[in-house]
Amino acid sequence: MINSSKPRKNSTSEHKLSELLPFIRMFKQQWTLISLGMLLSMLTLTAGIALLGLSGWFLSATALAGLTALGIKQFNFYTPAAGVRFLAIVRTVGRYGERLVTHQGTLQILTQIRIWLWRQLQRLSISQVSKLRRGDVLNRLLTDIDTLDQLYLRILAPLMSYFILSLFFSCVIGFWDEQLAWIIGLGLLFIGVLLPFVGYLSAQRPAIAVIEAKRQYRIELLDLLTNQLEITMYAALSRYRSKIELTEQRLYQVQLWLIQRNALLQAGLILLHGLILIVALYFAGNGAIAGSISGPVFALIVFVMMAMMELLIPLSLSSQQLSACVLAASRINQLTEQHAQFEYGSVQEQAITGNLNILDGYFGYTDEQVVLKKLNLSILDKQKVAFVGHSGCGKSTLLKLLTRQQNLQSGTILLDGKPIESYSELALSQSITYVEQSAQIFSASLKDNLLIALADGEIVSDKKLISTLRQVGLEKLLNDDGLDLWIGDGGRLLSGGERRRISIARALLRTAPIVLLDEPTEGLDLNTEKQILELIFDVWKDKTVLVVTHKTSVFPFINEWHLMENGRLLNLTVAQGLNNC
Ligand SMILES: Nc1ncnc2c1ncn2[C@@H]1O[C@H](COP(=O)(O)OP(=O)(O)OP(=O)(O)O)[C@@H](O)[C@H]1O
Repeated sequence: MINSSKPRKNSTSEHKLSELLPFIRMFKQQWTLISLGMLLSMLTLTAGIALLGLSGWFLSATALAGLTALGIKQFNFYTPAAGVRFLAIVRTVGRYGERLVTHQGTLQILTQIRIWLWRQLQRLSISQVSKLRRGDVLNRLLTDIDTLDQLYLRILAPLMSYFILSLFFSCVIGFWDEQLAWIIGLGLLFIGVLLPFVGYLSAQRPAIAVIEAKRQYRIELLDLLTNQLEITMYAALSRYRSKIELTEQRLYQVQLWLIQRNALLQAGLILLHGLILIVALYFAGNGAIAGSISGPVFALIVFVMMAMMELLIPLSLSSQQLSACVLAASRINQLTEQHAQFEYGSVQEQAITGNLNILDGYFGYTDEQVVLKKLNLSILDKQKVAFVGHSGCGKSTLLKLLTRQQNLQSGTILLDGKPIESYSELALSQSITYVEQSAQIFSASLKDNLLIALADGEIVSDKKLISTLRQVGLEKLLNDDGLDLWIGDGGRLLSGGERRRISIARALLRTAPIVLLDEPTEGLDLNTEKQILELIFDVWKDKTVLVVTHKTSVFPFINEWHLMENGRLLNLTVAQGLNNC
């Protein structure tokens, strides 16, 4: 019955390499920068390896030439020396260019992933998003996406460079000795295949533990910062601090675990590489004895083999990053694979009248917790309707259904005679104004906090904004910086009553034919409450107004009372309505 789409479980066993595919596909859009980066990276590495190889050859050749007087005269020192200088310059310039290009490409990919994830989040309903913890969304948008930058920079690019360069250098060696080229080529291929695999498996648990510990740390820290007042009031600061310290220790331990695994992997790698080097030395030595390889070429091959380590060390680190990337990708995929709980319709025009009907409405947050059962309601245009009932009976839920923050599980809601599902998101928002129980204040100027209520492209003069603020009794906020006053985080703090009046001022700026008010005068003193009620019911005399309330002060303005009880609505007389407030 309940249609919430559950995210898949976050178990380690479910994290597969295939999680990375959607992100690898995104690289296509930056293929120019990525290909250029790869080319530059290979050029730099080739220059580095060739530099060492040529230096080895040069030193040996010079030493051999020095053995005879004729040799020293005939030996050409200039070309190899110029080659060494040239390769050193290529290596430096190439590294600079590669960093510039690959980082530019990676940053663009990350931006692309963030925009894509943001769009995916927008598809989800408010209730789906509100199930995610704030710290968790932040983690996915920041840390997880940042982790994915390793995928190209530290995994795919070095791995591809390694295979291409191994092939290239094996071919170069094959020029002198085919058998040796096969041995070296196969040895390097073996390491190239084995290393990412072993690295991935060996680091899987610690890398995932590091990400989880970081995630936990961020969530706990954010909880501490945002709920500091309550935590201090209840003298729970030391408890919270020790909890965070424990998480910190855990983070330290798992980071150590990961580093130890990496050290082991690198030791194994150096050992394996050394073994291949010894085998290569043996065969190259045989070649030198047989005369197929000259002494300097022997030195060149040994130096090239040693320089291949330059490719392997970053690869060992990156192979361990693979698990972190897979986990980050799977956490992002968990979000993006969630089906939107519902779609909006195609009706683009806002409702003209404020007629509302609910037929046999049924809704529960879970199968066990049914809030509305067979609810029927018919409200005519321009009526002023109050909903009363004990706390938790479902009054706010009814307003959430009318604004499609939730969807009925069965039954129909008609707005202006059309099913509410048929309206587009914009048309629905232009048809209904909703003042929720807790007013949200953005970290922005007073003006921006009011303008949020307007549709895109709608314009309201500053004069109108100022007069609206005056109407709700907030003129004193205009004293210092006028409409530019910064409110919310880092700005002027507002009292509960002021926040509520800001949300009413926003609602007054709107033209929608229906207004939903959830406890609109909560936190206001009797005088202000009276003034606000007189104001809003005067301004909205031609609109349909639905008020959820516990207050008798709304009595003079209401012409229909409904009591919510056991998931149903009962029509009340005025006297009964007052008794139930
Ligand atoms: N997002 C949610 N998920 C699960 N249960 C919820 C959710 N929102 C509300 N509830 C539960 O649904 C029931 C109805 O809540 P609702 O907020 O509609 O009550 P209310 O009548 O407006 O209460 P009050 O007068 O205290 O504001 C409550 O038991 C509440 O705990």
